[in-house]
Amino acid sequence: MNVHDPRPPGASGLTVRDLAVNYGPVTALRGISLDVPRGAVVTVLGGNGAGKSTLLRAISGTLRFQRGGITSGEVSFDGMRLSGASTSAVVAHGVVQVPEGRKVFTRMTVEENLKAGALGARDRRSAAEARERVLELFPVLAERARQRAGLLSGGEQQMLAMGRAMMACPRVLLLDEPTLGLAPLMAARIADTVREINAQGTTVLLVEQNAAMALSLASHAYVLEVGEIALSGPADELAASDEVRRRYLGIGDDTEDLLGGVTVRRPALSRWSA
Ligand SMILES: Nc1ncnc2c1ncn2[C@@H]1O[C@H](COP(=O)(O)OP(=O)(O)OP(=O)(O)O)[C@@H](O)[C@H]1O
Repeated sequence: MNVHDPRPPGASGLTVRDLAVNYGPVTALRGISLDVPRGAVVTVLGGNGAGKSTLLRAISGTLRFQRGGITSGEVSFDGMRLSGASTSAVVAHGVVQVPEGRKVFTRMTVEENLKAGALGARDRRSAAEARERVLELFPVLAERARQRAGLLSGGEQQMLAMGRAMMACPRVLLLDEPTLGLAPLMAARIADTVREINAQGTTVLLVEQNAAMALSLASHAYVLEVGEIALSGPADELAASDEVRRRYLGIGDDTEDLLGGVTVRRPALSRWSA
């Protein structure tokens, strides 16, 4: 495995080239290049503050809401330049983000949240078709249609946030830590839904701290460390790599040290303590 610059083949899809992002004087990303080929699930892994959300904001055109900006480089989708475009123009090109922390409209009902996601729909018929597809993906949203979104569980809110994004019929779905804070069973359900969404033809860029789950979903992975890409490669190769398993999956670091004659078994590193 070449862990430094193996980009997945194919130029169509989402491409990021030599991207740098600042928040005022703070540089959050530098020299980021990555590819999300059409039809793929690609994951970006990294610990707190590595720059994962910043990358998604740069792609979705939402950096300006956080007083951030692209200082160099470019983002494009199927050859069309997205960097510099407004958030609504990016959505109109089919690139839609589900933000970290769900961010559903808590005082509105489930149904109203979904309607808000369809505001850019071509016409009523395509909005109705999108709604039908979303309710097939997330039957619980049909059961809770009239409930206020703030009363849903964390997992259900995540489903609503994803469902709302799917109402815009995205060609690329940007997912920011969809399993954060969820119990393992719910996280597994979300992972299954991501698989299903992708099987139905939507390209997915998945940002995660749950490296094991993300590597099982993705064909290609990038690891961000302090704003730069530290590793990248096919997801199965990264998952099998000793370095990645030890540093990012917390597996395989059970070596024994002799300290003053006492054998100490070091615990496995926590997932992102590298
Ligand atoms: N609105 C902001 N203003 C200033 N600095 C920011 C802002 N948002 C993020 N940063 C900084 O940019 C860097 C990258 O943050 P970012 O949120 O993208 O990381 P992350 O990998 O998504 O982390 P987490 O998993 O904690 O969300 C961090 O140093 C962070 O402090």
